[in-house]
Amino acid sequence: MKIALIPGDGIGPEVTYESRRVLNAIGEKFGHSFSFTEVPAGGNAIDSFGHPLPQESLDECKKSDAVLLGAVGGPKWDDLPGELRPEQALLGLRKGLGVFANLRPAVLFSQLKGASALKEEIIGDGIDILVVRELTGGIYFGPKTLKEVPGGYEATDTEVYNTGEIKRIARVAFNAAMKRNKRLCSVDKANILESSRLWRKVVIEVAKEYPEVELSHMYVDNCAMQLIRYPRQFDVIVTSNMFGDILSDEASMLTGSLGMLPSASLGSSTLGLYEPIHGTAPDIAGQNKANPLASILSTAMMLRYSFNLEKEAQLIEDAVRGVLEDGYRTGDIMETGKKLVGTKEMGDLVIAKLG
Ligand SMILES: NC(=O)c1ccc[n+]([C@@H]2O[C@H](COP(=O)([O-])OP(=O)(O)OC[C@H]3O[C@@H](n4cnc5c(N)ncnc54)[C@H](O)[C@@H]3O)[C@@H](O)[C@H]2O)c1
Ligand SMILES: CC(C)[C@H](C(=O)O)[C@@H](O)C(=O)O
Ligand SMILES: [Mg+2]
Repeated sequence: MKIALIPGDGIGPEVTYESRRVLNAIGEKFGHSFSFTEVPAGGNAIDSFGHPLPQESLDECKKSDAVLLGAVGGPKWDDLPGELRPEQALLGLRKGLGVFANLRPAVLFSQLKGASALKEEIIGDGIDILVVRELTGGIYFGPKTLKEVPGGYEATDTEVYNTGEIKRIARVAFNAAMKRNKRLCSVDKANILESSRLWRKVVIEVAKEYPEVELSHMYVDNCAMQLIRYPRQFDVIVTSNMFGDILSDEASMLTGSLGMLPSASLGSSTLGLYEPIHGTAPDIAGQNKANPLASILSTAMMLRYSFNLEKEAQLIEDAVRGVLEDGYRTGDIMETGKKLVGTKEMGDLVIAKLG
């Protein structure tokens, strides 16, 4: 199995290093051979090649069975023009690989109840929400303008969705709901946005194919509030690119930390892009402080969705649970009485738990 590895910038290389070790350990244990090709993308690619996503990098990813990405970006490249920023690498990859469905599971490990931003009585017996974020459309990819006007400049970004794009992401979400608790909440801003009104109409249409799924609709501002007030009401959330970006960062804090949330970006083939939802964390980069669990849990998603290795995926998730059960924590999920470890040590502990 051929994996394109994009370490990226900031803490990206630190967390993907641990993930690669975890995959190698799984490979050894089960007799799978994972080969890794390091691919430059992001700020480091700008420095070396003058472009955030050199064509060769995209080609190498397309030739692979899966892509594992750390994170890209950082203050060093913040003043570059939009199309040359490191983040463009991500957009280029997502679009180039056609991975339109981004699964972001916000699952609270019971061992981390105390690290959640919510009170115990709100958490109840746990949080398990799947955010299905549309990833290759919407305002991220719609036409943009920047022009001089009297008194300064005027800039626009455009939210664009068509029926086909909404249908295919809705189906991913309904199918996911069918395998879970059969409840789907579609989040939009249909009281204001024309694109959201189309979104809602199409989702209602697709719902006819899934009579067993209970469909609800919620405005995004209310959803941001409901995630904190009563998160257990949610099973699967489906939403646009921009709303999904924001709501998933919010949902991560219910699980203890942004450093805990993995993601899988899928399209119509088994080639997927796997990455933590967090960024390059410039404030802690290079200090062995980053939580590698979001990246490690992304490898479990890779095994599940691209390689159909469910047992191996579960072993990784169980190993993470086991390490948390033993009381080990990186700084972002640290609580009194627990044992503080760094990125590398956390990687070692997970590998040891794999047995
Ligand atoms: N997928 C990606 O590549 C991606 C995602 C988000 C942001 N970014 C980029 O990352 C840069 C920094 O962005 P930001 O600061 O807004 O978001 P960020 O996610 O990098 O960090 C936000 C906060 O969360 C903390 N954090 C994030 N991941 C952590 C981890 N694994 N362990 C412990 N703490 C962690 C950081 O220390 C920081 O305090 C920007 O250039 C941004 O564009 C990239
Ligand atoms: C860095 C940025 C392009 C990216 C996004 O907005 O999709 C990030 O925030 C994410 O959540 O993966
Ligand atoms: Mg984000």
